[in-house]
Amino acid sequence: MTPAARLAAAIDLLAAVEASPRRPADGIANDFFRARRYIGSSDRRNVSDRAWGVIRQRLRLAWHFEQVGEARPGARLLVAGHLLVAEGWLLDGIAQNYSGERFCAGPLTEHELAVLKKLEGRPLVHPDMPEGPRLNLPDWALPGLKARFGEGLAAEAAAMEEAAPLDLRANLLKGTRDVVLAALTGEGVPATVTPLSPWGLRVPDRRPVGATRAYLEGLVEIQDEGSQLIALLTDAKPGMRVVDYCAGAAGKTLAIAATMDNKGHIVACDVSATRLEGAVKRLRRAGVHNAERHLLAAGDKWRKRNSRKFDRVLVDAPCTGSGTWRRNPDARIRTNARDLAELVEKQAAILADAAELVRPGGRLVYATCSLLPEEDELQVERFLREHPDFAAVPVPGLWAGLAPGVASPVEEDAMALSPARHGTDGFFAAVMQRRAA
Ligand SMILES: C[S@@+](CC[C@H](N)C(=O)[O-])C[C@H]1O[C@@H](n2cnc3c(N)ncnc32)[C@H](O)[C@@H]1O
Repeated sequence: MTPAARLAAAIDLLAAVEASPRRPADGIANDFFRARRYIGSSDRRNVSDRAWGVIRQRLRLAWHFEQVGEARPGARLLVAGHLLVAEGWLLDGIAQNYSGERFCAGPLTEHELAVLKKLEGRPLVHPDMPEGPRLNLPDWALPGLKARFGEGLAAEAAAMEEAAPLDLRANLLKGTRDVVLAALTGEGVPATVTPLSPWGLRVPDRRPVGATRAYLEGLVEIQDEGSQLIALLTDAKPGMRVVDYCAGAAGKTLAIAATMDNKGHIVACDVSATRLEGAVKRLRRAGVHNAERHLLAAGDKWRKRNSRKFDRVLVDAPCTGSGTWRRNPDARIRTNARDLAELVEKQAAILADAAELVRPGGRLVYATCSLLPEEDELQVERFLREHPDFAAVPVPGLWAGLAPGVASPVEEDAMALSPARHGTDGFFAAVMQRRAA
C-alpha cells in the first residue's frame, strides 16, 4: 500500500470505531481486517498503529477541535488533526495524501482545510487544557482517580499512556518458572521474571508468543502480573472447594487450579455462555483437570444448593476497566458516569450473591481491574457493613505466606495496584473471611 492508501485505511478503521462507540475497538479492528485480508501484515500494523494513535489521543483531540469550533469531527478530520498536532505533519503534506486518487482519501474540503489551518502549530498537550484532557483522563473518572492517587495522579496518568508490557504466567502444572523460562529462551523469546508474582515472566519487547511451543503446550498463559496476584491472594490450596464466580474465559481459574495442583474442585461460573465456552480450550491446553464450568442463569438453584459449601470464592467483578486503559485506550471514552453508577450496583448484587457460597471460616475475594474507589474500597466497605459475619483479612499479613521473600506490594488492608507504582495494570483485590460457625 502507498502511504496515502494506508492513511485512507486508517480513516476507514477509525470511522468504524466511531460508528460503534459502545463496542470495544479491538473487536472492531479484528472484524475490519478480517474483511480485508488483502491488507498485508506490515500495512496492517501501520494502519492499526495510526488508528490506535488517534484513539489514544481522542480526548485531547476532541478538546482541540472544540476550541476551533468543530464540535463533531469525523474520522477524516480526526486523523488529519492527529497528524498535525501529534505527528508533526504539515498541512500541505496532509493535503497531498488526501489526494482523491485511487485507494486514497478524498481531497480535503474547504471546511476541513479551514478547521485544520486553525489547528496548525498547536501542541498536543496545550497549556490551556483543563485537567481531564491534559492528563488524558475522562472527566467522569477524575474525582475517583484524584481520591485514589492525590498528588501522584499525573505520574499515574503518564504511566497509563505508556504501552503495557507482555506478561506471562508460568503454568506450574507443567513445570517450575525456571523450566518455563528456559523453554521460552530456547525458542528465542527472551523473558525476565516479574518482581511480584512468583509465577510471572515479562517479555520486554512484547514479542508475540502465540505460536511458540511453550504457549501451545500450555507452559505459559498470557496474563498481566496484577491479574496473577489476584489469583495468588485467593490462596486456594490442594483439596479445597473453590468458585471463580465471574470466571469469563477462565483466566484466573487457570492460575488458581495451578495453586491447587489440580487437586480439589474449582467451579468457573459466569453469566456469559460465550465466555465460558472460551475457557474449554484454555483449560485443556493448561492441563487443568479439577475445573468445572457452570453457566449462571436466572432462577438458577445451583447457588442455593451450594450455599456455604466453598472454602474460597473469587468475585472478579465486571467493572469500568479503568485499570486497563494503557491496554484498552478506547475504554476511556466508551464508558461514562452512568455506566459507573450501574456497575457499582451490579457489583454489590454479585458480591452479595457470591458471598452465599462461602462456608463459615472460608474466604471471599473481591477483585476488579478498576482504579476507582467507588468500585473498590467503597464497595468492600458497603459489603462489610451489610454482612457483619464477614471481616477483612489484611493483605500484608497474608502476603508473607504467599510469596516468601517478596515484600507485600501494599501496606493497606486491600491490594490496589497501579501502573506507575507497581508496573502492572490497575487492579484491586480485598480478602474477606466469614466468621467460623
Ligand atoms: C472482569 S470479567 C472476568 C475476567 C476473568 N475472571 C478473567 O480473569 O479473565 C467479569 C465477568 O463477569 C461476568 N458477569 C457479569 N455479570 C455477572 C453476574 N451477574 N454473575 C456472574 N458473572 C457475571 C462477565 O460475563 C465477565 O465475564
